[in-house]
Amino acid sequence: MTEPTTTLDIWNPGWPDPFRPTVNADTDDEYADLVEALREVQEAVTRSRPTPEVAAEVATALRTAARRLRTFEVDEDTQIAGKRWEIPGKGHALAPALHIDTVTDTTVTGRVTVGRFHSGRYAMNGGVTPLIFDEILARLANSAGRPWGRTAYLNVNYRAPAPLHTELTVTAELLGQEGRKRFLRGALHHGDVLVADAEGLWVELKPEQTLNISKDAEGSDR
Ligand SMILES: CCCCCCCCCCCCCC(=O)SCCNC(=O)CCNC(=O)[C@H](O)C(C)(C)COP(=O)(O)OP(=O)(O)OC[C@H]1O[C@@H](n2cnc3c(N)ncnc32)[C@H](O)[C@@H]1OP(=O)(O)O
Repeated sequence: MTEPTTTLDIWNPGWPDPFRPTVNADTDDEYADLVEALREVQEAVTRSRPTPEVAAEVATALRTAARRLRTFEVDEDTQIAGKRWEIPGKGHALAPALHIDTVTDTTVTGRVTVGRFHSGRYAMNGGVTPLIFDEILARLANSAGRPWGRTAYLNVNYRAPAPLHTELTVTAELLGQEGRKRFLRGALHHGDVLVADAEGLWVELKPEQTLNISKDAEGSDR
């Protein structure tokens, strides 16, 4: 049976601004703690070489936790993960937790630290860098009352290995807008060393490009 299609109104002014008023929010609740615990598990699994017995024991414990949470499963519009703008990492454990420090209408600065879970080999994995840039640049592109736009391209230059367990600074800047096109640039620094930079294009969605989520569309919900 075909499930009804949910249409998210991209122009809904009730959606939260992806930055304000959440800079440096001191959020410490149970859900945020759950995601933090998940990050700890990701790091611990990556760093360990357990015996088969311990691996099996931990796998059982993790599956028990997953079963417990499945009792509370909701659809993607209703889930919390990825929507907690005010906490580093937005309540999602995929990307490194990005701490936002300053925001203007056209610039953002922040900090990020990665561990071995996000390591390539003794340095940040090359796939993780675009995750960081996409988060900060997309949030800036879609903030300050600008209607929602999607990433059209994101070009990343890797200038130096990004060290692990070390605070890196991230900056983002809206360079300009031409019609529906917003051009942004980002940089990742370790101290004075430029580790990576990126430039990207976000294209403002047309009214007919409202995000249609067909719940039974292939791959849409799993
Ligand atoms: C509570 C909080 C809720 C949070 C939920 C968040 C949901 C948020 C949901 C929303 C956020 C979701 C965020 C994500 O999903 S981001 C996920 C990754 N991105 C995508 O999935 C985007 C996929 N692509 C598209 O949807 C379309 O291609 C877009 C919309 C980007 C443009 O297709 P559209 O048909 O509209 O545009 P157009 O063809 O008329 O072109 C317009 C202009 O742009 C220029 N151009 C286009 N592409 C490129 C390119 N690659 N290089 C250079 N230029 C390019 C083009 O030449 C033209 O320029 P000009 O000729 O006018 O000068």
